Amino acid sequence: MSTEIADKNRDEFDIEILNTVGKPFIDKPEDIKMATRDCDVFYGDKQAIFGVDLDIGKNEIIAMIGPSGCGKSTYLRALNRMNDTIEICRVSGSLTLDGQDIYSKKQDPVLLRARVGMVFQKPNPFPKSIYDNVAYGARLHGLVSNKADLDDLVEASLTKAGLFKEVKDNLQKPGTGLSGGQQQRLCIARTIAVDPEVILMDEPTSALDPIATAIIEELMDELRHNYTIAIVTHSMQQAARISQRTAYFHLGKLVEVNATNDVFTNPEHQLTENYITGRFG
Ligand SMILES: Nc1ncnc2c1ncn2[C@@H]1O[C@H](COP(=O)(O)OP(=O)(O)OP(=O)(O)O)[C@@H](O)[C@H]1O
Repeated sequence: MSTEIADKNRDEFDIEILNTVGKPFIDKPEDIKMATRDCDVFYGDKQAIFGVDLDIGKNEIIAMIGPSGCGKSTYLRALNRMNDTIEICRVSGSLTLDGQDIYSKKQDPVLLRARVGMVFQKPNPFPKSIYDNVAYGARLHGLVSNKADLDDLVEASLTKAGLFKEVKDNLQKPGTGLSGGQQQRLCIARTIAVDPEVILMDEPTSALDPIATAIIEELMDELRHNYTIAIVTHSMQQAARISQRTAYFHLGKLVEVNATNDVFTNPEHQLTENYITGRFG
């Protein structure tokens, strides 16, 4: 980013008073899966997310884009309390799943993460067999009572993740022996196996080659019919290909939320336009 453009943006937009433009809210309450209101996230004294108001719809893929460090991952992790694992991190505001407060004292974070699963940037299979990777969550949560049901669940999850055909004869081999793209699909199968309602994806294809990326993108399009997906991506092309809505973040603020096509062809906020036209970020 040139200093000239940085200064221009600073003059034009007082980030302190920036209000979200576009359509962060969903009209029909019954179409809302998750919602945040006035969501702030702090790391110690440093505020990383400022007052984010956003609805995430059922069966939609919403993409979160923005320059490095703008808080996309921090916001995503707030949605399944992954930030709880960071000691200095504090989340405030209202964050709900099906209208229920996910930060309520009554909410068990482990059970929440089964309902709101997460796929990370780097595929992270456990050092276990392919079978045991997928079976892990089901065993942990006692989802099946016998081996035959577990076998069925493992097969169904691998099938939904588009991996079963490739691994069906090697289920006892280590998950870590698969290719990067296969490992990421294994992680998706592991997430699906506990029957989540929402899948959070934090740059799930950034470590993959274009072919593996295309396979995961196709898979996401299929998964959308059964799950709600929120994805952080650095690739604007990817956001444009796979998502129905796009949220643009800048310096911890949610600047714009609109239908993906509108964000990329007719952005409402100048900051969004600057980003998508490559003027900064
Ligand atoms: N564990 C942490 N401890 C302290 N500060 C953190 C931590 N994680 C993130 N931050 C800070 O919070 C801000 C937002 O970071 P975050 O990783 O959410 O941004 P991002 O938009 O996802 O960035 P990137 O695109 O580079 O992954 C940054 O200033 C970052 O330095």
